[in-house]
Amino acid sequence: MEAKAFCPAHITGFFKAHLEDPQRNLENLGSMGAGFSIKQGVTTRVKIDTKNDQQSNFCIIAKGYQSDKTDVSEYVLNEFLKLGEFSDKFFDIEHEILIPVGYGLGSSSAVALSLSYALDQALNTKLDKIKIGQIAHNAEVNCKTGLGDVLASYHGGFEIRVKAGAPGIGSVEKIITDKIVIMMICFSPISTNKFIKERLPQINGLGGKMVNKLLESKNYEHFQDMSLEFAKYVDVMTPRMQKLVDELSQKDIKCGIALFGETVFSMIPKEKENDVLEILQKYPEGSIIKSELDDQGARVLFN
Ligand SMILES: Nc1ncnc2c1ncn2[C@@H]1O[C@H](COP(=O)(O)OP(=O)(O)OP(=O)(O)O)[C@@H](O)[C@H]1O
Ligand SMILES: CC(C)(CO)[C@@H](O)C(=O)[O-]
Repeated sequence: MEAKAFCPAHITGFFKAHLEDPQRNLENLGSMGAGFSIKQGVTTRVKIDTKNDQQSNFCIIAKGYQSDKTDVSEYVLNEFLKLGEFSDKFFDIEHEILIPVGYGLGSSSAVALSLSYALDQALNTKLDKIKIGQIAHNAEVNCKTGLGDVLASYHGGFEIRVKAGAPGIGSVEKIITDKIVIMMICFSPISTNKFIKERLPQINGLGGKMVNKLLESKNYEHFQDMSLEFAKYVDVMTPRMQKLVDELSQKDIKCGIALFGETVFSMIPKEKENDVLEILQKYPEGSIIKSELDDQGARVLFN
């Protein structure tokens, strides 16, 4: 039994955290906000064999970018193990992570959601898509690696998260854009886990207002302006990011900040791609990623 699934990386430009729920249901927690899913992401392959004399019943490896922990994947696997009698099975899990980990590209949610889809397929558990999404969302929220990324990458595209929560509870409105290119530069990681644990309570005013403003304009340039304002408000803007933002703005190029990473992104019409690239290339210490929107969202791959 073998299966493969893909989940796009997701970038949040601003958000409002929802961490209170009287019933303490993880599905009801999450965030409102806005962001977009891109073509690159995580592909997860699951192979299920009979367990022999291995000590553990699973192994998790990453190809491509590496991560320091595997707690998100383990949470997802454990939820599936509760669904049946699988004690004689060995789970061989391989994440192919083609986006850097910890830079605000939602790698942890892409790991969780691609694994959830792949396990459902490989085990033939035939869960509702919403349930598959909820398992991944709960893993993220429980491990404090994200709040709204699973909901967003479940739907794909350029989205406004108008209601917080897991798929089935939270909801998104997609913004239709002309064909755009997304250029990004990743300088250094910021731990979302640390941010959620230590800083979140101080920052909860602006994100909700921005959601309402974006619902009116539905404009990606406006989105980027608000993302910059939000990054300053939550105090993640480094001098290096500010310098780049200023340089882009001198050339009339809009950009935003990926939360949470020292990562600047620019959503632009194709004609401006080379102008942006020229500026980004002045920063050889950063990794440049070129992408486009992924409109489909997470999915099983059948090849
Ligand atoms: N199987 C896994 N693969 C990758 N990361 C994992 C995995 N399981 C847990 N993680 C945790 O997720 C962390 C990365 O999450 P973090 O939220 O900091 O960055 P991100 O998901 O890339 O971006 P974002 O800031 O958008 O959430 C890793 O440092 C690691 O601790
Ligand atoms: C908290 C967060 C910014 C981390 O990527 C994201 O999960 C979100 O928008 O909720």
